[in-house]
Amino acid sequence: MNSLMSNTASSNIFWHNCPVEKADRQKLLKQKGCVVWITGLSGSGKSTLACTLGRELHSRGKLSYILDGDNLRHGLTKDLGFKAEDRAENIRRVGEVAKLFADAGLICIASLISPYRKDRDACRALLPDASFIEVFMNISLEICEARDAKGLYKLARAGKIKGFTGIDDPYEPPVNSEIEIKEKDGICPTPVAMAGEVVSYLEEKGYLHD
Ligand SMILES: Nc1ncnc2c1ncn2[C@@H]1O[C@H](COP(=O)(O)OS(=O)(=O)O)[C@@H](OP(=O)(O)O)[C@H]1O
Ligand SMILES: Nc1ncnc2c1ncn2[C@@H]1O[C@H](COP(=O)(O)OP(=O)(O)O)[C@@H](O)[C@H]1O
Repeated sequence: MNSLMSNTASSNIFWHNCPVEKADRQKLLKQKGCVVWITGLSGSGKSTLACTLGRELHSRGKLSYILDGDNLRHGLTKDLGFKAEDRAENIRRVGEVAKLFADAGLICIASLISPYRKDRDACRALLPDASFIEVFMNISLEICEARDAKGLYKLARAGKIKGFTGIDDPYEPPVNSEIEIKEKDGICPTPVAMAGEVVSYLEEKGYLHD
């Protein structure tokens, strides 16, 4: 049955149901669709965790897909900059795409700074049950800045990039993340250890089985 949709900018649009549903796809893939949302400062290790986790899941025969903020800004979100409303629209769009991947039955790994709590919580609200798993990269600005893999902190400190997260733009840490990756005495867990923590969580919550 098709139903009339409301609450969008367009009117007279209908939702079409299809006979193959999420549960059928999950059975086929022998896993449960979910979103692993990795948030943290630039240089905190989001992409490193996303890639290591993706590889680990692949080696276990689990289908995942990475949505990386930096990469998506070359296409899906290339019209957006870094002011608060652009970041909000960036997170909204990626949240909607992540929701589709989860509905397809995949383990969708989203890796974006996503500095605003409200924007991340709006993505959480898009997902059913507890299938939005927030991973907070709680790595100090000092470590991120010392890494400065892309030289962006240096440019931000020199005033050549304005509104850089952590320097002259805010980052609101999660208050209730499902997973927190923390440094200990200035030492970060290895990429494999970080990915292991997420895999254990997914295993424990039943996402790696149908
Ligand atoms: N002003 C400013 N602030 C923060 N980051 C900046 C900025 N300008 C460019 N970059 C580069 O953009 C990457 C972050 O993109 P995101 O889409 O993840 O950002 S956000 O979630 O919309 O805040 C970020 O990548 P990561 O280092 O992987 O986080 C930077 O390479
Ligand atoms: N757990 C880690 N231990 C040591 N170095 C790391 C770790 N995670 C990331 N790095 C290094 O830090 C830099 C930034 O990592 P990256 O994954 O690109 O961060 P982000 O995506 O958050 O900007 C890279 O040079 C990466 O090799």
